[in-house]
Amino acid sequence: MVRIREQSPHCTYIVGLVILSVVLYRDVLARRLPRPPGPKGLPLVGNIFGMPQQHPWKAYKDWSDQYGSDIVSVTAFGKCTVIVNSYNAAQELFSQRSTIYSHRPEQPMVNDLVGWGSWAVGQLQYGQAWKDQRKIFKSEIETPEAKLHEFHALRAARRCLGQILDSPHEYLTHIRHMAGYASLSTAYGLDVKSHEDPLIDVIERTMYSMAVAGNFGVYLVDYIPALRYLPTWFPGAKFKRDALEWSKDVLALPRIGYDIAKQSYIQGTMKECIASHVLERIQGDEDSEDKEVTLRNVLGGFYAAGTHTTVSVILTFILAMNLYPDVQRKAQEEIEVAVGKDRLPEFDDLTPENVPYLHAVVKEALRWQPALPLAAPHATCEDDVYRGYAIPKGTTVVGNSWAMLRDESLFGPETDVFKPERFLTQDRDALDPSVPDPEMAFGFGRRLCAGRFVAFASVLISGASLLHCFDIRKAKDENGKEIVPEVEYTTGLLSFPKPFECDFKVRSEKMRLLVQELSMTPEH
Ligand code: HEM
Repeated sequence: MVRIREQSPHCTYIVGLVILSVVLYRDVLARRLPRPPGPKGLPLVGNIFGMPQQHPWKAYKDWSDQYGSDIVSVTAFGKCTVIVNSYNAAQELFSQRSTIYSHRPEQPMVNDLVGWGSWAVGQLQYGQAWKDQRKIFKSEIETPEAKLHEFHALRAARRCLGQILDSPHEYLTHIRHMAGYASLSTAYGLDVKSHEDPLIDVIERTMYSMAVAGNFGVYLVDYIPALRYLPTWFPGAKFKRDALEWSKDVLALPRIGYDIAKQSYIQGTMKECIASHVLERIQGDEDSEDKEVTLRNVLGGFYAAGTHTTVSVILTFILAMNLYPDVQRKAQEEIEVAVGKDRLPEFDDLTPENVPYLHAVVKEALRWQPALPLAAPHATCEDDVYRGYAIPKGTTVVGNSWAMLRDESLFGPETDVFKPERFLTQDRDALDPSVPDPEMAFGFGRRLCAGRFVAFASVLISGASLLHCFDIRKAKDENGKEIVPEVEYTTGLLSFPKPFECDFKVRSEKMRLLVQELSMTPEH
């Protein structure tokens, strides 16, 4: 690497000149060069009326095919959005040029008016506050060695088994509760007892505001930021009144769980969790108050980013088991060999060496129907030129994970079919290292999901526990005919399978007893 200080002044001028020329060259080019291809827009408003409203990831992939380019672009009110449809381009932009592509787009509605941008790591701009938060995620959950979350995920999965045994038709509620419980206990050490807990209630309300206000491009104020200054009483300013209402919960969210947790820390009753680890570490630090604010925001973000995403993937897992009974049977056989018939699965049973097929099933659930088909939008912080196209500063850059996860050159043929075998070697007894991980389901570059190991572990243990105890079968209608669920997903930032009926039949008397005993153990 050139260390400028050790060079002669002459050399320093040359290096400076070269850097300046590169910057100017980029700047000039960025203004002259064409944008990536895309549908033609109208003067001034651009493509605002031609934007796909439903499952836009499919239309973006179609545009990519139509224009023969893996990157395409649209504009609205002069703002450019680039959509990246291939993993290769995603790597080059989000990873190799991460200093330019790690920001978030300005979204005045969700970030400023509703308030998510003031504390939630996923919405923060790339900068010191973001780095401080990611540092905590890194030390606590972002390495494959971090195991804290496994304890909480296991308890959540086991509690869910009892609930499904009691009321199988309410499985959707139970899965939501399981994910919420795992998040709250991993983050704060909290033990949420019922679906109706008031904490869950506040959180669910805030998640609603994220789903509505965070849906990029829906609000005019996201295109014309000056509209944020309209008074709330102004005709047509309903968005401001909604934002004001939602912001009360959003701004309170990081404090609510934290205050309860801090109390239990002071009383010495806090369970081991991220909060207990970090509070222990920062006691006595001069800047411990600032560090507590960072911790508070991390914990709030943990629930916000980690709960509904995990629910979506577990529901996809259940849907796939329902539709592909052969896959289910193979996974059950494999789990039974690893665990035996007399107990429930533990994490130690579920290594990739012991249960490669199950690992392949979880990877396939992440790939087949990604929970965030367009990941989360990034933004550029300076002008750039890529493959001869200008990508100006402030461009929103969207990675089309859905398209990449269906790329047959990466994942083999029939990518619209649920086929875990694609991740296995030819003799089917190990994961194939030459097939990429479906990592794009977790986003890109420096903003890659902080909870990817937690998420994988949660789906693995809950999937293994469900399959070990239950047969997941098609429900029957009043004439006894099997109901085949449609593969239909909601649209929006986060995509869920549309509710489908499903039957959970306990696999043996032994399993029933095991699950019942478990529900009676106070620890669970
Ligand atoms: C299977 C479940 C999950 C999926 C599919 C998922 C997916 C994603 C995606 C696509 C992003 C956006 C990345 C980008 O901007 O390029 C993201 C961000 C994030 N995820 Fe996850 N996630 C899951 C679970 C979790 C969990 C359990 C946590 C718990 C800590 C978590 C924490 C985060 C955080 C903090 C961010 C923001 C990262 C940043 O902006 O720097 N996620 N996730």
